[in-house]
Amino acid sequence: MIEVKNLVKRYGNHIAVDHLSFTVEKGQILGFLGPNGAGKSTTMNIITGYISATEGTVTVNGHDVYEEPEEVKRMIGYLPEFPPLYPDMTIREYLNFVADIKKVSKSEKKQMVEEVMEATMITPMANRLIKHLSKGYKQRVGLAQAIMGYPELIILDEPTVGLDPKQIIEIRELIKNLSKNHTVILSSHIMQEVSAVCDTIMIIDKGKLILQDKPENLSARMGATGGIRLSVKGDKETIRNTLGSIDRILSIEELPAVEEGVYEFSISCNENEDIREDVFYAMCKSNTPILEMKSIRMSLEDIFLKVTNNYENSITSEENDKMIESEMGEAPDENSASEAEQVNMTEEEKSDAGDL
Ligand SMILES: Nc1ncnc2c1ncn2[C@@H]1O[C@H](COP(=O)(O)OP(=O)(O)OP(=O)(O)O)[C@@H](O)[C@H]1O
Repeated sequence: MIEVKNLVKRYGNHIAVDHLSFTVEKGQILGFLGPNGAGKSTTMNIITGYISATEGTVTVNGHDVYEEPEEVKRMIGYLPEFPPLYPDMTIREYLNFVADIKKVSKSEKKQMVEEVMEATMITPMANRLIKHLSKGYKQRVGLAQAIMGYPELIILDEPTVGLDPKQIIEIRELIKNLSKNHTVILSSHIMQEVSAVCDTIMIIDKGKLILQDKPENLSARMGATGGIRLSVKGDKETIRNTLGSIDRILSIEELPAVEEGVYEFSISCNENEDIREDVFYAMCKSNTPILEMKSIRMSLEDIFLKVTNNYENSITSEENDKMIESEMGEAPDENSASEAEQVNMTEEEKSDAGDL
């Protein structure tokens, strides 16, 4: 559906997108993950035709973004990081306006506005002024304008930034539902977010593609951490001595015991080394049965930090000077007050709010 080839965006000497190539298949939810300044918004802005690339091509369903911009824009619904909302319009007025801009036919418009509001769960607030909505509801209106006209491809730039945890869960559910009928690309710098929502994750850093895979494969692809967790029955000293005799073990940490006579250990070895069989046979020999043993795998968060740090370590100091400070994790916005806390409502709005 989307093919991005050798995309480059330069701002003066600074390279924001660095020879990026990837494809997105129809019906996929692709998570575009990277620290602040990685080049996510720039790439999305290029795909949507909002800004031009310095080099490279982007095609959507075979149509080139630059050669056939109208055709491509018709296929894309875009929720930018800061959705362009009109605060003095009600939700219904605004969505009617968006439908007109997107050239939704008169015969379809009324029903589509209602459907889109249903899909984003904003129908009860339809007659409320946008300026009186909480951040979470504004984001839903942004999502509603993106899906208006039912474009094949929906692009969402940091769709949950500034939302409280409840709103985040709701927006994620909405996004998952979108994939039933749309291809979705969403950007985030939160690993948990993309792994919860997306079926493919693409990690970029300093404008370069670092890794692309399914969330469940990423962990396996990066290998185990080189550690196992072990639960063994027997004499503690015997177990410790036996573990100590295994060559490839680097460290042994005793964990709090959960059962009388059963001891838990966290054992580390070199990355990508599998010591499970060595441990198994050693424990058999010492007559201290293993009750449980499992590899400690990297979390997606660990993988993200690992791949972006590795890349960071490989760049030159000159490039490093140009680096943007990475800031992982973002606190919810204070602005995310509940609807009940909204003030200055019109009578009609108050009645709408009461329906919730
Ligand atoms: N108009 C511009 N002029 C100069 N530099 C820019 C411009 N827009 C973006 N950049 C730079 O390009 C790089 C990529 O920015 P971009 O906004 O695409 O990153 P991002 O991954 O979306 O980050 P964030 O998560 O903070 O939104 C950054 O170093 C940024 O400072």
